[in-house]
Amino acid sequence: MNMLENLHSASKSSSRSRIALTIGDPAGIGTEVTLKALADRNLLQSNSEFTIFGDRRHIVKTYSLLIDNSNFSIADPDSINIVDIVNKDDIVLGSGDRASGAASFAYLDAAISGTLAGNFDAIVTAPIAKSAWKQAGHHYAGQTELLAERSQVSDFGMLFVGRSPHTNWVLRTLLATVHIPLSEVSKQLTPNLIEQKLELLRRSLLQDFAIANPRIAIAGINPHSGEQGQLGREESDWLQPLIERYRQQHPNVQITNPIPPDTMWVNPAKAWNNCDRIQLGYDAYLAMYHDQGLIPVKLLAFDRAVNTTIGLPFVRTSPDHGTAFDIAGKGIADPASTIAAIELAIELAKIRTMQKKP
Ligand SMILES: NC(=O)C1=CN([C@@H]2O[C@H](COP(=O)(O)OP(=O)(O)OC[C@H]3O[C@@H](n4cnc5c(N)ncnc54)[C@H](O)[C@@H]3O)[C@@H](O)[C@H]2O)C=CC1
Ligand SMILES: NCC(=O)COP(=O)(O)O
Repeated sequence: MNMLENLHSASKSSSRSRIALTIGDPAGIGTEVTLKALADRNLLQSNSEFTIFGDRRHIVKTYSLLIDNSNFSIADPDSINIVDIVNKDDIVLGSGDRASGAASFAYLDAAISGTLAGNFDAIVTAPIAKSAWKQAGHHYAGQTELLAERSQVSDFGMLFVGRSPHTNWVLRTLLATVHIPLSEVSKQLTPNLIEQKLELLRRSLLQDFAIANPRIAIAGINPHSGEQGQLGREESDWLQPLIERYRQQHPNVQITNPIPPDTMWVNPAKAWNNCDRIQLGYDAYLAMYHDQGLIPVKLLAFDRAVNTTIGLPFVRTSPDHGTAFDIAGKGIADPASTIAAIELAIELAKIRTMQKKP
């Protein structure tokens, strides 16, 4: 066993992880999936300490609403630590607004303060609505940017991680650009940005996932990766030269040329679905923009992918879905992605704890 494998096997040891969970937008399904996840047998046996950040009255009300109205087990709020952050205004279930935006911002802000103070090893965030934050006067692209600002880091990234239930293969997708209009994407995709994301990804693969010699697939920007300049020049002007420089600097990393973005996902789909095709999958995929990466992730793994922020001084994970206002309060929200987010947070937190030990 090498040093990294040792670390990962040690991460399965019995040290207790302290996990902060925010309920996200209280008008959405965040409270529901959190209470359902905390009734999951494997999580209950994980020797972790869970603390929910949210409005206690709202959490108890959601529990009462769901207890007779859901096929899933629900954790009783009386049995969970809750940091009670009282909502200032009434919440209307099913539509994010100024009140729900102010509330979800306050929960996350408090969880970050507690984590930066050393009280928690990881934060698992339920989804928020960016539009509701905006209505409440908080101009962040999303939770990721608030987490980064409060942690005083400028290099951070949004990585989606999902383990296939068919083959056990793990799909990891980093987004180079995230919550910006499509018309801004080509302006923000610069050599500096891609170098920064590749470095973040390399470090995360090594430190968080024990992959010392990773294979990374990188998507092109234009259709057919530019078709030799005929459909766009970014690939030939700077992306391909950047990749060649990167190979010289990091001989231990195998990185592809820019793969035409439509076909990039054919092999990961085979690795996801077929045990005989796992070797076709790469350790990670760098997608150039939100939907280039998240359409395939959600097609393959909507019920189990996890959004994790890399580059923070602590672990942060989140389910891959949003607030699902359309089904709030109906008892039908699937907690699988939240369970996966909590499991990944525990695993990553244990690895960090082991790394800090002398
Ligand atoms: N991590 C986060 O904080 C995220 C937040 N969002 C926010 O969520 C809001 C709504 O976004 P949408 O694009 O509508 O995506 P969404 O994921 O909330 O909903 C898309 C569809 O999937 C269904 N769905 C989502 N989660 C489900 C679950 N756990 N179980 C069963 N069905 C589920 C919904 O009912 C809806 O039909 C937006 O304001 C967006 O900003 C979106 C994605 C991630
Ligand atoms: N589409 C992913 C997403 O919206 C995650 O946003 P956040 O975690 O930054 O709030």
